[in-house]
Amino acid sequence: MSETCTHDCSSCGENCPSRNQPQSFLEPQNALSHVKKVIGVVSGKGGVGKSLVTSMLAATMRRRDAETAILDADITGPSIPKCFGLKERAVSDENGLYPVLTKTGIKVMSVNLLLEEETSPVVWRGPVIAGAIKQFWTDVVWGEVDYMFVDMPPGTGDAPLTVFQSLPLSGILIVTSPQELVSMIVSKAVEMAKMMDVPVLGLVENMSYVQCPDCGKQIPLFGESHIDEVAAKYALKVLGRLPVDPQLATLCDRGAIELFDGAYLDAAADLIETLPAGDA
Ligand SMILES: Nc1ncnc2c1ncn2[C@@H]1O[C@H](COP(=O)(O)OP(=O)(O)OP(=O)(O)O)[C@@H](O)[C@H]1O
Repeated sequence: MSETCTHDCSSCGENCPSRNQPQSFLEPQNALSHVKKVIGVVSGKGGVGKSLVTSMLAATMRRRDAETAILDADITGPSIPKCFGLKERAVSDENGLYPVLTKTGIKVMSVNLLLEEETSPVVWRGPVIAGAIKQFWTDVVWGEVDYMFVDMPPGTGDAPLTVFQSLPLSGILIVTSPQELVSMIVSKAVEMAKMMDVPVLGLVENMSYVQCPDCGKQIPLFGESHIDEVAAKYALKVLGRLPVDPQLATLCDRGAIELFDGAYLDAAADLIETLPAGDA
């Protein structure tokens, strides 16, 4: 016998559809957007290079001629516009808010593209931050996008939860660095992704080593990496290792990250290409 949900869980029966079907919090995208794959880039804490990896991944997909976008969900610490040297403000019309294009044509939306002064702090409470993240998905006219990378807020709090619940993530990449408590950080991210039913695509280790400019030897600046053991423990792939490279920091500072040299993230890009397109 079918029953109508009264939304009073204390009185309704076992067969109530709300009890049988988990509630979806997915938000609809803008009517003028067609985003095929959404990849979250997460880290356990700030400063490990999550934004750098997000920017380099997007640049890698763009070099492969894909329509690429970055949704900067790190509302209180937005660094994406700076890495790409974006200075202009985003504009809007009756259809919604338009992303700003980088030099090679990556579409970017970030809170820093909306502030009058990019140095102004964003002092917002959790629900306002969550609202901004959702609006970057629902109100932005993304158009045709093959790959959208979401620079996730660090950790497992309210803001990353909003991304997991509201956006149709195809998978997440976990960025770590050797000086962190890698096992614990990966374990938390893996558990969170499992709870939210989102696949973990693999790990990227940033600041893995320094390469000697004379002999090419790789020196583990922060001690021996444990990324392979951790990856094996959670049956994950290591999809990239980035050196500490002053050139990368300089490119970020100059807003020219699209010019980076090297194929550090090709394995991650290859895997992302094989993901099925979502029904977003
Ligand atoms: N492999 C690297 N080599 C040189 N500089 C790096 C490297 N990785 C990151 N950096 C520099 O470290 C700083 C922090 O990086 P980034 O902003 O990507 O970190 P994050 O994890 O996104 O931090 P937050 O969450 O606080 O924004 C930046 O100035 C960046 O240029």
